[in-house]
Amino acid sequence: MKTEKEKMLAGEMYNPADPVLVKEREEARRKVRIYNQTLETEGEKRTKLLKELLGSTGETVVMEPNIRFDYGYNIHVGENFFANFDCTILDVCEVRFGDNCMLAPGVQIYTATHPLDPTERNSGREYAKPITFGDNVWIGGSAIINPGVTVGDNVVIASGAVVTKDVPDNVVVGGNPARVIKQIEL
Ligand SMILES: CC(=O)SCCNC(=O)CCNC(=O)[C@H](O)C(C)(C)COP(=O)(O)OP(=O)(O)OC[C@H]1O[C@@H](n2cnc3c(N)ncnc32)[C@H](O)[C@@H]1OP(=O)(O)O
Repeated sequence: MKTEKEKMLAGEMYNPADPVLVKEREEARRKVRIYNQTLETEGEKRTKLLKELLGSTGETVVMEPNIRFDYGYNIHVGENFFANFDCTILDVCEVRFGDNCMLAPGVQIYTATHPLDPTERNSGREYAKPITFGDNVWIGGSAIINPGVTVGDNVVIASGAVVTKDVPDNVVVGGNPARVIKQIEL
């Protein structure tokens, strides 16, 4: 029989009150708190802590505090990753970034979701859907990326966008719900 963690990672309904998962979220919060208390002069310490927290990184990974994650280990970032202040990643399922991705302040990436049916939702069980970004993606300030979205290469997500559907390569998307604003000619 699958554990609650295995169900969670597979995108199936699972119980977030499972003791293993509660402990892992506590551990992530502890590490995130320590990270958020680092000084602006402690670049090396920040890199070391991020490499411990995240599932995988390239050599260069910079995130301005404050950061917020659920587990951390479900986040995989490619080479040359930068996130500006106050980004939140609810990594109940995997969140993958390619190389050269950049997040503006206040970006929110949510793999987590809940049943629409209130009886099911009130049971406390929930589920999540993975989110994937290609290479060379720039996400503008306060954009929200919804569960299950796949974003292509060379994409710009405008500030304040709510991305509810997959985004193809080489486009700027914006608005709520996000739509293609323009093509990027390469
Ligand atoms: C690490 C860091 O990133 S820190 C920096 C933080 N900065 C930001 O987050 C800024 C993000 N920038 C944006 O959102 C910009 O608007 C961009 C990059 C998406 C687009 O810029 P441009 O290519 O110059 O687009 P331009 O201003 O010509 O607008 C094109 C169309 O998109 C619309 N548009 C532009 N921005 C947005 C937006 N955020 N949401 C919705 N629509 C938008 C414009 O109104 C315009 O519409 P129209 O053709 O009907 O007139």
